[in-house]
Amino acid sequence: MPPSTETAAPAVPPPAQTGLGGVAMGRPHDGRLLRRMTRIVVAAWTVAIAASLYLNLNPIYEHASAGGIAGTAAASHFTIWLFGIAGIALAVRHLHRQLARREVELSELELSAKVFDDSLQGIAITDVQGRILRVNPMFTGITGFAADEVIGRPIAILASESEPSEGGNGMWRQLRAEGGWVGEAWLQRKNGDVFAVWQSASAIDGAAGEHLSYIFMFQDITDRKLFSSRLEQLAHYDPLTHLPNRRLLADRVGHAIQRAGRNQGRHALLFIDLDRFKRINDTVGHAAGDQLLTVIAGRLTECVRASDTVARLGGDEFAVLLEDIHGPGDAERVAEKVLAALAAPVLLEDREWYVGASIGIGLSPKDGEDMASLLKNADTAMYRAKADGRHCFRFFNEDMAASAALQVARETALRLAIQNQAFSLEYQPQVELASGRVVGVEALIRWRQDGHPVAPLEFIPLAEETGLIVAIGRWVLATACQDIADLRRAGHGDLKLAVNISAIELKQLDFVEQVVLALAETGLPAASLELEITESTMMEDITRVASVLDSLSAMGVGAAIDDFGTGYSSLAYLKQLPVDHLKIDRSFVRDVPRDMEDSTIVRAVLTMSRTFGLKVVAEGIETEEQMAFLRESGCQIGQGYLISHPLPLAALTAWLAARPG
Ligand SMILES: Nc1nc2c(ncn2[C@@H]2O[C@H](COP(=O)(O)O[C@H]3[C@@H](O)[C@H](n4cnc5c(=O)[nH]c(N)nc54)O[C@@H]3COP(=O)(O)O)[C@@H](O)[C@H]2O)c(=O)[nH]1
Repeated sequence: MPPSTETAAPAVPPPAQTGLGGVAMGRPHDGRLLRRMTRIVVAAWTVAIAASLYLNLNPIYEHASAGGIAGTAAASHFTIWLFGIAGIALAVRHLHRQLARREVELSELELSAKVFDDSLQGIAITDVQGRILRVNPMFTGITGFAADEVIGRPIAILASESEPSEGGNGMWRQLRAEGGWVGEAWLQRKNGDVFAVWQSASAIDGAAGEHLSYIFMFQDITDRKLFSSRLEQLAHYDPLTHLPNRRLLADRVGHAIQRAGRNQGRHALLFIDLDRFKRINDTVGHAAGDQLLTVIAGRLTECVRASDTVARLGGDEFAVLLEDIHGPGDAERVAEKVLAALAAPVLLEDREWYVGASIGIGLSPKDGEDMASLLKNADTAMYRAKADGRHCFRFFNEDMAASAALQVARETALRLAIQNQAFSLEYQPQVELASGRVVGVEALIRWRQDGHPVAPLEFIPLAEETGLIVAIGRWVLATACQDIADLRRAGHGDLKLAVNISAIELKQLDFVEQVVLALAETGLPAASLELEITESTMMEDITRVASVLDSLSAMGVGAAIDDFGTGYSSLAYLKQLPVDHLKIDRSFVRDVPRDMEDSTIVRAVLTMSRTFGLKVVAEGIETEEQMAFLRESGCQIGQGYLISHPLPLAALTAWLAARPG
């Protein structure tokens, strides 16, 4: 819209010639045309009568008549009359054509006026100084200004004070130089509301090409603009934290790398994964989890410069793009700042929660020259940070890439192993220390990859990470229940079975159902099955674990706390769970009775367990000394290489058969 500094100028004729607005409608030319036709008819007859009189009075006529040429004179007389009438006919025809042309012109004027009045666009006609001459009804509809409130005032009264327009003085320059301008502008309504328009301005030219006036036509596009900005927001920003999303981050990384190529610049991408977020989410619920993510987003933003990008990749994963850094030291400083910011507690539901984060750092161009490779490498480094104890940061290096590649190959092999049923089970006997009687066996999975055994401690964590543990666990449970049910039927009627269960398996909604199914299909009595759950799994979500174990306990299925002593949890806390056995971790058994401290711990655990009515299983017994110490200290059950290594089913059958009693 025009600036309000336009000065007065000579009056310009109103644009009636354009046929736009304000043109007096009706038939202004009809009377004039009739008068003109009458004048022509009167003139033609006057000429004819005058000619006739002239011929009758003329001496040539008389001479011709006397000379016998009266017939010729009469013919001339007739010819003159004929011409008079023909002249009149021609005049009438000409006037008729004129009338028809006028008719067409008038229809066009009417049409233009109708278009002006009914247009869905606001239209204002101004003089060359920008003073409003006419406006249409839609102008009033959009701006709120009635015609008499704006006529004679500069069109700049519509210009928005708060929103800069694309046009302004530039629009006037172009309009005057080229006779037209099209673009977006922000205008202001009479009530002060600012709105966006798509506007065209064009000049109306006089005969010599000079500008007589200008027409401004505009359309309110505020809703469309709001809609597209909402779409833009949805496409590029995370709806919860309002941080840029993965897509926008990719754009920014792309641009940064492009610029870096030209300027030899360096950038860093920090991949941030919150530690323990899931536990908080599961404990206090998703609404509180969302609140926590919003707090974290705010803290991350405070750790970086305005020119850097903090993005949420999804879930509890964030990324920070640091542009134009001087070297790895800059990234290190930001990572330390982030760790410090995230170490502070977050207050949720009147309780303080600690999250922490694991950070992987990728440097561009060294670790990737596009978003995909830079993010992948930062992600790999983040996993190393997690593996190294969490709440720390690691820079990506090529060794990590090699071990990540190995991990991928392992994962593929693990999937194939499930498909090809390449796992087997071994059973390690558990005996009553006082009597030496075999009370049960623990099922332990085995996997040979290309003929080489892979230790469970190597592939079980990978199976847990990838979720493959669910399928593997189902196979273990079904196979072990079948094997032990068969052994019981073959004469070892008292034999019990212990099966290791991962946290991921316990979280499956149909876990209880799967246990019931395995028992039903194999005929193993519920009371013969015991699930070994590690102390850390129990602590991870004690409410959920309690609910699952309660359901199973109601059917008679037992539970044991595995690796006890490694999770620093209180036995009193764990006793809230329906647990029957406690397995002292073999790291405590290894050095008894020589190590005083371990011996004291083992004795204390045994005393406490008695108080809570729990039976204790000591694992990893390798020597007679250890066995004697445990027996004397009151440990009821033992398991270890001294008694037997884990055995395949056939070997176990033979071992059981060879055992006295
Ligand atoms: N979710 C599942 N986890 C499983 C399953 N099978 C095994 N596992 C987990 O892997 C851990 C390691 O198992 P493994 O390598 O088989 O080791 C077991 C025994 O071989 C070993 N053991 C037994 N006696 C001794 C001993 O005297 N000395 C010694 N150095 N090691 C010994 O201990 C492991 C059994 O430990 P635990 O389960 O704590 O009783 C294993 O710990 C499971 O967590 C599976 O099917 N599902």
